[in-house]
Amino acid sequence: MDTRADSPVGLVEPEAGGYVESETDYSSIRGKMVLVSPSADEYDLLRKQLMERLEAGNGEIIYDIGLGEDGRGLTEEEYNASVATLQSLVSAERVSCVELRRWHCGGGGAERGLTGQYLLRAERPHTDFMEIRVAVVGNVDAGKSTLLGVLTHGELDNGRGFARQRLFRHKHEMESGRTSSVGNDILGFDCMGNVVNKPDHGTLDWVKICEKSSKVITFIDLAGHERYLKTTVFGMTGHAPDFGMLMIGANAGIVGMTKEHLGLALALSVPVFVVVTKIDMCPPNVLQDNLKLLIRILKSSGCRKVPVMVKTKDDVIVSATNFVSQRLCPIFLVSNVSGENLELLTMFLNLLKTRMPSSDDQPAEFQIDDTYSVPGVGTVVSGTTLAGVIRLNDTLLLGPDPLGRFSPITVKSIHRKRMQVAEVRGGQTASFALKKIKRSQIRKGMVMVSPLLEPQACWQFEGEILVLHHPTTISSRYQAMVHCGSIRQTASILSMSRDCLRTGDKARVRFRFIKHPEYLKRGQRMVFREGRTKAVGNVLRPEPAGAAPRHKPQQPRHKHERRAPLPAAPAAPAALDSVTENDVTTVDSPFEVQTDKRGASGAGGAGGGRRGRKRHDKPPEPAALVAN
Ligand SMILES: Nc1nc2c(ncn2[C@@H]2O[C@H](COP(=O)(O)OP(=O)(O)OP(=O)(O)O)[C@@H](O)[C@H]2O)c(=O)[nH]1
Repeated sequence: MDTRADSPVGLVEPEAGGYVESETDYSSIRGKMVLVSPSADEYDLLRKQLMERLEAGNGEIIYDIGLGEDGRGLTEEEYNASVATLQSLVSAERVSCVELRRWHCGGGGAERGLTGQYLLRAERPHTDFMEIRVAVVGNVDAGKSTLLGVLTHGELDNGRGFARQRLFRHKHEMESGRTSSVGNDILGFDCMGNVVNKPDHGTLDWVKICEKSSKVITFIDLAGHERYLKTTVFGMTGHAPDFGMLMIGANAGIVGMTKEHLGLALALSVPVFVVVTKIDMCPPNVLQDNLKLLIRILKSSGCRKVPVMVKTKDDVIVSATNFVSQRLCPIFLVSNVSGENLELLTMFLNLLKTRMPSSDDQPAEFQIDDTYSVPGVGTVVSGTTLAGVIRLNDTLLLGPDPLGRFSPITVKSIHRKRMQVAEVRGGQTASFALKKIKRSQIRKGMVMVSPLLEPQACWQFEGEILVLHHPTTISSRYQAMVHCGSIRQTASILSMSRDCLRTGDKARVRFRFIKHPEYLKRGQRMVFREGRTKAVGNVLRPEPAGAAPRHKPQQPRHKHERRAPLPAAPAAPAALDSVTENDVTTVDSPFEVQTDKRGASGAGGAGGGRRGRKRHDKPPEPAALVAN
């Protein structure tokens, strides 16, 4: 029996916790044991409901069998009959059906009680696959590159950097053993959930992987060292990850950038799961102490997570099906050397689902996170399709250029994970070869959008921010880096709803970019940071180019010029002046704000935050998060 048939009439449940509207009335199969021996009408309804759920679930659902009318499960005979019906339903639809687990739910007496869960995955044409992006973060030496090497190449590590060698992209990375750039690695699963990565003499053929895959996990391997934090923040904002995988070395525990990375994922509302590596070499008492601290941090008021230790396949299924809720935080304990528990992590990855809603009917939007000049091809841009469908030979508007203009551009060819395709849709990353444009005319942070959107660039925008940490006080004219999608540009504060901001303060703030106008949208998440100063928030109101200054501000040539006052900023609108703290909608930040004694003592004063501080003189204090 399909327990999801309990969904309200006219609604279909694609996944735990969410319903989509349906025109069909499923009340006749609701709560009944129809899977055991359905009539012809019931069979048709079941098939229709299944297809609707699959469509709503992006081609994949977990199907429950056996809770029965009374929630007491099924006899073995009933259960087998139900599975046979399910298999007959899917076989006609090119959908694969894999048993995830079956168990006795108890309470049904000796002969009742069998229930089970099945993964149903629609087969896709070989040029199409579901795409999930996982940002891999964690302190240096946590084993990030090693784990990715082991997962994607299927060969264990030797504990001395063997597995990570294949992933390094630069000579200096090989020499230092440190990741410095944003790297991508892929792990493909076929429709039965088997890993399809088959390295050939140590190298992976991405096209072959994608052709064989129904689902491809793209790992965005981000640098662990503090020096590369800017790159890590860009990876988290610009590459639109569905999930964050926070890596922690079992013996080192929560050190260095761990809390910073966790806080970043939380600030950007990216659900996080934790992978503790090196359990093969960690004394049990050290592991226990580190886990205790981890759990305390996750449960703290700054995080408000529900940590779940994943030890069995059942734990994997429960955590994967409830993971979208963002509150759950599965924790895996693995070894890249012995391979312990890696099968649980792989199973979990196979069950992850994209968080981006399907948006085929919306105008196309693509954010550029990198540009290339490819010999024989020309200018190529890579990035993420945020909405709509982009097809070969489509003409989109590319911009904004330094003057805030958007120009028509034609898509010459499209690649997904190095595989040539004819179209890409919302939630998918891609590279486009573009006609008649030089690479120098394009920069990260630009977009390509449908002309229907009539895009406008803005020099200025209003946002609401929560200051997570600042050593003194922030006031007008303070400058820091705005990260928003793939935009990464210094902006200056024009005006605020309060005189000055300290750690923990929320405010409405008007910003102005210092170099060029950008394309922003209401509601986008943003991070505003400079050294140890961190603020998170949302874009409330982009101010389109009409509000731009008549003369484009010159980019300062020297650092001291950047700190000099900007040309007089336009006065804040009256409405903004009258906004009080209470008017500010809560910035839904999971951070626990750090209190800073210097700030509390009132040192610094207006705009004093940046002055007299070296940028990399001292590692920042670990964390915006403080354990309870
Ligand atoms: N014993 C043992 N060693 C491991 C394990 N995982 C990684 N290592 C070793 O730990 C060292 C650091 O691993 P990396 O993968 O380079 O760490 P990273 O987090 O990618 O570091 P950055 O790229 O600098 O951010 C390497 O020498 C690995 O061989 C593990 O599970 N067990």
